[in-house]
Amino acid sequence: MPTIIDKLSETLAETLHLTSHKAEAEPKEEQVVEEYVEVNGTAAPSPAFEQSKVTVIYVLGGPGAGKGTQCALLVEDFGFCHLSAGDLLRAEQNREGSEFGQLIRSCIKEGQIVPMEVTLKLIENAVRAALGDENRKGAGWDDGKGRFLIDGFPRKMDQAIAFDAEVCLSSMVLFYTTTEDIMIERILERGKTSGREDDNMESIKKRFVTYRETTLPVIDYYTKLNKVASIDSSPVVEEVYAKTKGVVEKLFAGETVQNVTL
Ligand SMILES: Nc1ncnc2c1ncn2[C@@H]1O[C@H](COP(=O)(O)OP(=O)(O)OP(=O)(O)O)[C@@H](O)[C@H]1O
Ligand SMILES: O=c1ccn([C@@H]2O[C@H](COP(=O)(O)O)[C@@H](O)[C@H]2O)c(=O)[nH]1
Repeated sequence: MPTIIDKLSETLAETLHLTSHKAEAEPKEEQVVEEYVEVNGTAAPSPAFEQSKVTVIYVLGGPGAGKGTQCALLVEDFGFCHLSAGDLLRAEQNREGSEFGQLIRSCIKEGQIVPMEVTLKLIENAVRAALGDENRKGAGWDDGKGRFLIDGFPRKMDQAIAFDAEVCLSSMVLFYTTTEDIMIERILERGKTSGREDDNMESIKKRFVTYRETTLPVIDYYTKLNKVASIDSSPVVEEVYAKTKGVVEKLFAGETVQNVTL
């Protein structure tokens, strides 16, 4: 019997023009499979994209920590496709006819997490579109391969487990850390021109609560999986980027990913 989530996913598939296309099964990390079974009570499916072809790096950190800024630099050096979950949600919010527009707007303003089915499908669609884009060429994009920075996601455990199991097993997490005072200062400065409805003190406070209560457990989870590079993002952009670049170079050089604090 189909669950509510199945029905919602079906609706989403139509709404977001998603066609189901699952890749051949490939070995997945045992922990991911175990977590999936525990949460869903069903066997983990095959992910839509194989980790051997598609490199996924999650980019996490508090609001305004500097994730997007570092992603833009990584795109230039490594040819990543940068997918910001927040940007995808804002685009969906503004898409004419979207049935999720109101829900997304209110979640963003309140600093809440949009139900994961919505975000997961938006990201999966964007990954599929990038992989099918013939104009994307260069290192890491031949022969059905691709490399992605998923910025600001997963922010909640259900997203982490579902994305790793159903979409693509992530390779590592870039985790940017700094103080709340610095994050507030950066967001308020950005808010002068960003036009974002959540770049104000009231929303910031709510975003911090969600970050502490809901997103930090995701970092703990990936730390247990030994996949997290924690980088202090307090210094100037160039200094933060030098560390970031070093970590990503190691990943592409085939070095085993391990927790590291820089
Ligand atoms: N290392 C840095 N030093 C000073 N300012 C920075 C630094 N990194 C980013 N900024 C500035 O801080 C603001 C927030 O940065 P950015 O948008 O990259 O953060 P973010 O983590 O992606 O934020 P959010 O999660 O809210 O989308 C931007 O205006 C950016 O220019
Ligand atoms: O996976 C996600 C990512 C983001 N959101 C919502 O969007 C805002 C803004 O995100 P930024 O990364 O800061 O652009 C965030 O506060 C959430 O409300 C989400 O629901 N799920």
